[in-house]
Amino acid sequence: MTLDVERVAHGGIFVAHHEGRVVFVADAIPGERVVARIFDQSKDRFWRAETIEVLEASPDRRRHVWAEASVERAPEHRAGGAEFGHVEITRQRALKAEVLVDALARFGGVERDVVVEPVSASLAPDVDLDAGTGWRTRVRLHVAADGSVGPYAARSHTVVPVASLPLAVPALTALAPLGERFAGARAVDLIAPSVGDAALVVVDDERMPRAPRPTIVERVGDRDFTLDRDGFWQVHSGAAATLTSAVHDLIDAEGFDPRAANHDLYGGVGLLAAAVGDRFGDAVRITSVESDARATEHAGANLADWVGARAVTARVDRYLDELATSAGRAELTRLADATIVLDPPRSGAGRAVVDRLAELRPRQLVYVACDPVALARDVGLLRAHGYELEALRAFDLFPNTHHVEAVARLRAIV
Ligand SMILES: C[S@@+](CC[C@H](N)C(=O)[O-])C[C@H]1O[C@@H](n2cnc3c(N)ncnc32)[C@H](O)[C@@H]1O
Repeated sequence: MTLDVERVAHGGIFVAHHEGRVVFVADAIPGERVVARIFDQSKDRFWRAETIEVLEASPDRRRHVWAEASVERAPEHRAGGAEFGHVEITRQRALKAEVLVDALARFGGVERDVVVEPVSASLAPDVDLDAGTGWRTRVRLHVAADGSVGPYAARSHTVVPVASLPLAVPALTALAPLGERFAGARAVDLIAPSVGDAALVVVDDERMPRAPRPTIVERVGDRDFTLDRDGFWQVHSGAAATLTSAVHDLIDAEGFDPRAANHDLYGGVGLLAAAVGDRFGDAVRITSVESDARATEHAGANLADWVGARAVTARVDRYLDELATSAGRAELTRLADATIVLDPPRSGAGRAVVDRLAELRPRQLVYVACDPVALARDVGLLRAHGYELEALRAFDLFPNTHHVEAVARLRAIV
């Protein structure tokens, strides 16, 4: 069917209408007229479609940065993971800003403009800023039944053979075994830490114990972080430094008390706790809370510079429950004076964590979010508890994809 594409929606897709029904269409740009193929009619309220041909192109359409993901290919053979690669980079950022603004209004009840900022060239020297390529330090290639490797096609688990990985950093494009066969394996992981050589890891069966687990080092500014090679780390080569400086920038220094019960929730190996420590000095008291025991172990060592830093293995919801029931009066006061950084997974912190946090009433929250809707929902919940969204920045940590990272500061007002 022919569709007139109206606006961007959450998830890297675009809104059009057909005979009064919403159609979410991929690989388009608002303002375009496209021929699309419906691939999902299972819902009454909306259908899902993929662009087959562009009849009237947006001035912001460009040749896709990844030939194998281009609209010229049949949708089932288009590589996934670069769903904005056909859009000029400044328009990509504008689309991401629209999604964030819209989510904040609809789910957070907040009217606010936001600019999605590119990662500074000085923090990611290998990145081509216009193309948005050369930034991915982690790539997973999947293995097909015949042993060939590649990304999954968009919206499916079909492995697509590719000749290049333009989003990856040069060390990974050099290492990628794109024409090789890995019969019997599940996946091939490519990892390029900022210190030392890139690694290729054949993933056989994740249920098998993999001891001893190799570690790597990531450097941010002049600080080193040790972590498991397969542990969580920010994917864009400039992301860790960008988020460190955003946390420095967004914490309100006047409201920061180094002796309060400051926290880095969902702390990983301590990146953002270290950002707080570096900003406010040796005397900072901060606790990193992380559910993965190996990551916590590394966080403990990575934060050893600060005598007041601790790393705890716990689920954040349970940790806060325990704190709310066991903290004495002095500790509750230190919590009320605290700055709490939180960087939850894509699903966000959620109601249980937000309710507990609001009860403990820390003075300021710095919320790092990789999903605009989850952030907006949590902002809405926090506003209902008397927190105000005071400051917000957003960063293009995933160029050529629809993903965007936001950092928000909220303050307890009543
Ligand atoms: C987005 S990462 C952030 C890590 C860290 N801030 C960084 O930038 O490197 C989220 C982290 O939360 C952890 N996590 C996920 N669910 C959790 C939970 N319920 N409680 C505690 N940690 C959790 C994950 O293991 C992961 O390390």
